[in-house]
Amino acid sequence: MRTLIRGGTVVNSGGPFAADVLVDGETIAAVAAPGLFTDADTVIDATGRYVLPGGIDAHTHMEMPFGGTSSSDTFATGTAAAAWGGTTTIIDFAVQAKGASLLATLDKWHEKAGGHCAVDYSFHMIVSDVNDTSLKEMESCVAAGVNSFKMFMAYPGVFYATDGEILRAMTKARETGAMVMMHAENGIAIDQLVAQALADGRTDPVHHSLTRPPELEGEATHRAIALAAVTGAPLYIVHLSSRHALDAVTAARDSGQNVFAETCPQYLFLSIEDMARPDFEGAKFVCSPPLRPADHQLDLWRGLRTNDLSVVSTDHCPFCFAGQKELGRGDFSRIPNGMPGVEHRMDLLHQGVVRGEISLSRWVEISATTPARMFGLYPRKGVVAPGSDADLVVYDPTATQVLSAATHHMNVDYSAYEGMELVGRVETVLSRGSVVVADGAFHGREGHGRFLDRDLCQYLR
Ligand SMILES: NC(=O)NCCC(=O)O
Ligand SMILES: [Zn+2]
Ligand SMILES: [Zn+2]
Repeated sequence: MRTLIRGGTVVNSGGPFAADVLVDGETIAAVAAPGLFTDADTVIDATGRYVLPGGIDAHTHMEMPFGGTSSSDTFATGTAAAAWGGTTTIIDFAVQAKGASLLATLDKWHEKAGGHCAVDYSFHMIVSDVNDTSLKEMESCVAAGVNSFKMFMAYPGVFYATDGEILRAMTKARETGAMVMMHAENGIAIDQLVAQALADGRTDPVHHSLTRPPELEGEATHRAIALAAVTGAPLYIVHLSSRHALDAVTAARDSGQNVFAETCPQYLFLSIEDMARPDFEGAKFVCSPPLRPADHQLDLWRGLRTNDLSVVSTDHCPFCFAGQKELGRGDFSRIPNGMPGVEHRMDLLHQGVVRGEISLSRWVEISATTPARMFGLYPRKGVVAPGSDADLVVYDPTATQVLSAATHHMNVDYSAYEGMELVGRVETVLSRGSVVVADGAFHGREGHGRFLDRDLCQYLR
């Protein structure tokens, strides 16, 4: 089965160029001068459109147990929503419970996701119990293609790891070539601020942000970087939200340390003002790290331009307003942490192109190419090139759309971007050569997505 995508502008991280793309089966057979190929079973007209490598969202949480409930997208619904938004690979997190083995955890996540995903997927591992067994098991995880381990400096009593535990895990990561991903917030200090706020009767959602000040993200980021320097381990800071944390990452990178960071669309487009919305609506925006005053956004866009922020992932972790976010009425600390977003990452970042914050090629780089390289998927993913998987997005840069819960495909009863008008729209999506979205309809299949056994980070070779 040969598909020809004709007449478009291919956008890779190296820049845009006019080319036709020939797909044969699951892979890209050729990227050639316009008009060179005429023979194919199907032709997709991409005139006036971009042809992009499928997006890679390196940070999602489908059906994740958290805060006494579970995130509302399953692997089936969440990966279908990802496809709608031009994301053809997700990397989700297997979550080690205290006392559980890493390998049993990995098996459990394979059971949850296997046969259900509409697009390709892989896993990182959350290490919440550092002990001799789990440290040894990190080696087996790496051998099984799961070579990135998330740790938490936040959430004491749940996922939190002490500096000593982090040091031990980083040492193992350095030995195995694995990457430590860090949730960098000072959870011990935050818990005190939360207790004080609740004791004072400050219970509204906005206090979630006020009790997690950016200084405590900056401090934890700096500490994580120091631990990584001492152990020689590479470090990837997840969901970076503030200039305080960005300054620490920038200084480390300027000194030559292998420190990388991602931010998320919510930190680029939303702010603490949203958390202060009346009638408990602010609960919709509760995530950690929290939304910041809007002036941090300019620094984050700058970080994306300078490559101090290398990746944009969503941290998609949806909880319905009804019945889930509402668990925290009268006590913001009980609001499940997380926001929906897997469907809108490519479109939201395209607004950065429209506004002149980032270039067209940088858009592709931060949303597909760098995540592929960072997490050992390149050049299978993240580039429009012969031999790569035919994960392709035909993107109309001039169409407009309005985001809304009434029209999105994520399994959650609100949109964090309700009413936001966007320029640009995903038109057609191919996952390994199969059309999964076209003509405003979903043509994908639960179970089409395959598990991706990943190489080590390709920035460290
Ligand atoms: N970010 C968030 O609030 N929820 C998901 C879990 C995490 O990434 O820390
Ligand atoms: Zn986190
Ligand atoms: Zn997360």
